[in-house]
Amino acid sequence: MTKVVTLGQFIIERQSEFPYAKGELSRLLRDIGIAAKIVNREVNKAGLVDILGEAGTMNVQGEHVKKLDIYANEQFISALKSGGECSMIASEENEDVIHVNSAVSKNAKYIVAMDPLDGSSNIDVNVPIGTIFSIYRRKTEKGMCTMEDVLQKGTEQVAAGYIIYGSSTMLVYTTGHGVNGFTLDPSIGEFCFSHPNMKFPSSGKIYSLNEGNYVHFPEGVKKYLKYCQVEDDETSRPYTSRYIGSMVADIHRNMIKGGIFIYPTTASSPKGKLRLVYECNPLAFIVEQAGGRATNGFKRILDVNVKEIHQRTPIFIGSTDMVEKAEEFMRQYSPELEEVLQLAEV
Ligand SMILES: O=P(O)(O)OC[C@H]1O[C@](O)(COP(=O)(O)O)[C@@H](O)[C@@H]1O
Ligand SMILES: [Mg+2]
Ligand SMILES: [Mg+2]
Repeated sequence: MTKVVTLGQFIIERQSEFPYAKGELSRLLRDIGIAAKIVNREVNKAGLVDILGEAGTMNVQGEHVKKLDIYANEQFISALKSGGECSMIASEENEDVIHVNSAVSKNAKYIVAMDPLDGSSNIDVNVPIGTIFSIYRRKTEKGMCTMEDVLQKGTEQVAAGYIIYGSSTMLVYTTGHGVNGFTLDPSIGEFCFSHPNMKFPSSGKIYSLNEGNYVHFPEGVKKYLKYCQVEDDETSRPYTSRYIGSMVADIHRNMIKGGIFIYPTTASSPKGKLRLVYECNPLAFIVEQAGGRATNGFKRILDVNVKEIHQRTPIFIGSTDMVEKAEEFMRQYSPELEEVLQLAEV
């Protein structure tokens, strides 16, 4: 009989990997796991409870917020506040950072940035959605955190992960020592170790991007797309197009099968659509830890300067060979964009 290892047990077993191992990061990951289970419970019965549809408000991104966006945001914030290991939270759904000033938390060592519900356009249609989180160690010693604590480069992350609410619910995370996946066993209510040491295949046959934006893509992306669609047995092209429209789900699939996910700049999103701090940096950390690659078409995502919490960036992420190929096309056909992106960081 295979030994069941729960997320909690695994975290404790691996605690010595953390540079400052005193249990704080373990407890923080535990708190995130608890909130994920609560959100999963509502997602699984979404049609039966009043959690589908729009909440009637707009968020700082100018998007119509879904009821489940708000529910997930509240659950993660309350778990992080009551857990005592987090002193500041940045969330997609909150314009400003949240200072956790409770007696137990105000000197807590960790900052959490999160996308409480990823793939909001898929909530009402029963298509996989997710949660993304990124963890930093605070730079300021004590007392109230400052923006300096949350505006750290992706290279400074001490941990990152995502939860995917799909046919099964999984939590996948890294602390900079490889990537491991856990599947929720509803019968015991535990995330159980199921995907050890996940590796991103260095090449693949899947490309994922919203081709509906084709006319607004940079020339480099248009050319790369044509490259993917040309017949060539030697490189097993044409590749297959797969696009779920939930970043977590598209990247999770590609991590298992090999592939590339691209969300470039477009006319409506000249700096890209996806957010650096709580979408691109955590997924880039995970993908790099699994042996993949993540850039903005020119530069490593994790090296991009962070100026504000809702900063956007284009992203090319996945199998190393495919991302490098796409970068070749960007340098050849859209070189002007490199400077535009560099200026956006200044
Ligand atoms: O509908 P589009 O423009 O293809 O965008 C889809 C992308 O937007 C997102 O839904 C943005 O994330 P949120 O749902 O958290 O706002 C990504 O998950 C997804 O990859
Ligand atoms: Mg998102
Ligand atoms: Mg979201």
